[in-house]
Amino acid sequence: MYHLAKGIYLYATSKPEYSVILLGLDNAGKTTFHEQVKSLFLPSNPEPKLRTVPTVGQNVSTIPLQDMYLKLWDVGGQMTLRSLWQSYYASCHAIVFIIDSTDIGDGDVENGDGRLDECRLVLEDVLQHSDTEGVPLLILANKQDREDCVETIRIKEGLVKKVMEGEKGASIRDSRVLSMSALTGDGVREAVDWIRTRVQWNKESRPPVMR
Ligand SMILES: Nc1nc2c(ncn2[C@@H]2O[C@H](COP(=O)(O)OP(=O)(O)OP(=O)(O)O)[C@@H](O)[C@H]2O)c(=O)[nH]1
Ligand SMILES: [Mg+2]
Repeated sequence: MYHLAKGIYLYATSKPEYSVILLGLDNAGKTTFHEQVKSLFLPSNPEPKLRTVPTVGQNVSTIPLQDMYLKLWDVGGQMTLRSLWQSYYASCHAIVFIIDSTDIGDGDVENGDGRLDECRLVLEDVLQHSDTEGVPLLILANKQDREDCVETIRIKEGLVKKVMEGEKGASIRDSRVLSMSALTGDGVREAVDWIRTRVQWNKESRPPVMR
């Protein structure tokens, strides 16, 4: 009887937890985005710490939403740290790939200025890994508050579409490109909304952990 009651209690009080990994080149804005999500969704609404330092290791937080927990993994994007990313792939439910829209030339892979080629290669590498197959992918065109940014539509057409439709973007997955300014917070709520719905849609393939 005790076990039954405990089971019912746990069922009634637990929520699914989905893991989300934040990827992208160093300086893209992953930690700034993470800070804004915490500020918006943690019950204590902490002030976002917008003076970030390059991440070495990881920042982790559990964000309580109405019907789920999102566990965010904010990892370092420096070249030497990227080999660590793959250890998160098998257990993540969504990937957020953040792009610095001011550091990718004109946004078209045909031209490959700035860090665009580096960004393309890194994104292709993520998509090609067998452990990321079918995982929903949200691409955030960040730093849209800056005058020198490339427009989101250009990033979508010139980079993302070409990667997804190229031979290295092969597997079928849910994906979306959204505009953001992690610094001002514009687009952060929309990003979380997208993740929330997509991890639920994909839960047969990648079931959540109950907490
Ligand atoms: N103007 C502007 N600056 C931003 C924005 N997002 C981040 N930054 C700035 O970009 C720099 C890098 O931001 P981080 O969030 O630390 O970048 P990161 O992706 O976590 O970098 P790593 O930890 O090294 O991988 C900081 O100076 C941020 O203030 C944005 O939306 N607009
Ligand atoms: Mg960081």
